[in-house]
Amino acid sequence: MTTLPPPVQLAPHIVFDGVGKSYAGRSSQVQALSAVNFDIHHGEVFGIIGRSGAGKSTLLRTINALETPSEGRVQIHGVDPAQLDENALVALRRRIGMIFQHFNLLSAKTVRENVALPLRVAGERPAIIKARVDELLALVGLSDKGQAYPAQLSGGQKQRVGIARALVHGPEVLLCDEATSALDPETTQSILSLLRDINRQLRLTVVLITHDMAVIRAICDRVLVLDQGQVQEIGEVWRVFGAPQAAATQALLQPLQQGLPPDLARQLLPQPSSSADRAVLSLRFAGAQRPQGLPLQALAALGSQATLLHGGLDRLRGHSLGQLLVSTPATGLPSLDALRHSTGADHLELLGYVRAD
Ligand SMILES: Nc1ncnc2c1ncn2[C@@H]1O[C@H](COP(=O)(O)OP(=O)(O)OP(=O)(O)O)[C@@H](O)[C@H]1O
Repeated sequence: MTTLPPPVQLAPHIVFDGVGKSYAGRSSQVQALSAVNFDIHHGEVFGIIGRSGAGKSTLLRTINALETPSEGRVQIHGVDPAQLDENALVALRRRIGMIFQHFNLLSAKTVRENVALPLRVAGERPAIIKARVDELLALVGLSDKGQAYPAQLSGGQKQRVGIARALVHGPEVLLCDEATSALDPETTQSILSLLRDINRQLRLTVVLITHDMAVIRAICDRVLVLDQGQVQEIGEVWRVFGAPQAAATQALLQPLQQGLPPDLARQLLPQPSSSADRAVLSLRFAGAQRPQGLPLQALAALGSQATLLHGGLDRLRGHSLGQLLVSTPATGLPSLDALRHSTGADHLELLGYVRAD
C-alpha cells in the first residue's frame, strides 16, 4: 500500500458539546459521562484512552447514536444523530463504520458474504456488490480468503474482514472499539498500520478507544484521556506523552516509562557514603525544545566521566522524547538547575547515589 502524506484538513468533523450520559443503576444513577466538550478534526486518527469504566465505550457510541446523550449534544458535520428519524439514522450510520474487539462476524457466512451483507441489506445490485467486495478484500490483503469461514481465519484476519465490512458503504468516519485488544502484539501492529494506511488513503477520520497507551503511541495524531466520565487531558500525542499533565494520564503512561531498572534501584543510596560515589540522574526530554533529537554535545555538560546507564529517546510524530539515566561523580556535581539548562532536559532529577565500583 502506498504511503501518502498526512492529512492536512483540520476542520472539526465531530463536535461534543456538553455531553453527559447517565444510566439508571440498581440503587442510584451511574454518571458515565459529564460535561464532555471537544472536537475531532477531519482526517485525523483520534484516540480516547482511559481505564476500565472511564466512559470510553459510551462516548464512542454517542457518535453513531448507539447511545443517546442525557445532556448536551454530538454533531457530525453539524448533524445531531440523536435528532434523526429512523431513515436518516440508517443513512448516517452508513457514513460511520465501526469495528469491534471480538470482530462480530457471522460464523455461518464466508468472508465474502460477511463483507457483502450490508450492501445486500441496502438492496445493492449483485455486480456492484461483487466489485466492491473484491476491492475491499484487496485493500485489507484478503483477496485469497473470500471463500473462507471466520473459524478458518486468525484473529488478525478476522479483524481485517471486520475492517472491510466497516468500509463497505465508503464511510467518512471509522469507529474502533478496542479493535486490537484481542490480538497479539505483532498482529496488533499490522492492524494498526492497516488502519493508518486506510486513514491516509481514504481520508477517513478514525476514532479509536483503547486502554493501551502503546496503541495510541503507534497511530494516533491526538489523544483524549477520560477518567470517571470527564475529560482529563487532550492534545497531540507527542505532547501528552512527553509531558503528561493529568494524574490519570501519568498513571496510564506508567507502564511505558523507562523506570529505574530493579538491579539499579536495589543499589541506590539516599546519600553518598564516600567521596567516590556516583550520583544517578534522570533526564527527561519532552520533545518540544529539541524535536529533532538530542545533540551529544549537550550531554557533554555532564562531564567526561558520565556514564549512560539506561533509557533512550523515541521518535513520535516527528518529535524526539524520552528519558536517560546517567551516573556521574557525586563530588563536584554542578547544581541541578545548571545541569538541566546545559543539557536542555525538560526535567532533571537526582535519584540517589551508587558506589563507584
Ligand atoms: N447500559 C448500561 N447500564 C448501566 N450502566 C452502564 C451501561 N453502560 C455503561 N455503564 C456504566 O457506565 C460507566 C462507563 O462505562 P463504559 O463501558 O463507557 O466504560 P469504558 O471506559 O468503555 O470501560 P471498559 O474499558 O471496561 O469497556 C461504567 O460505570 C459502566 O458500568
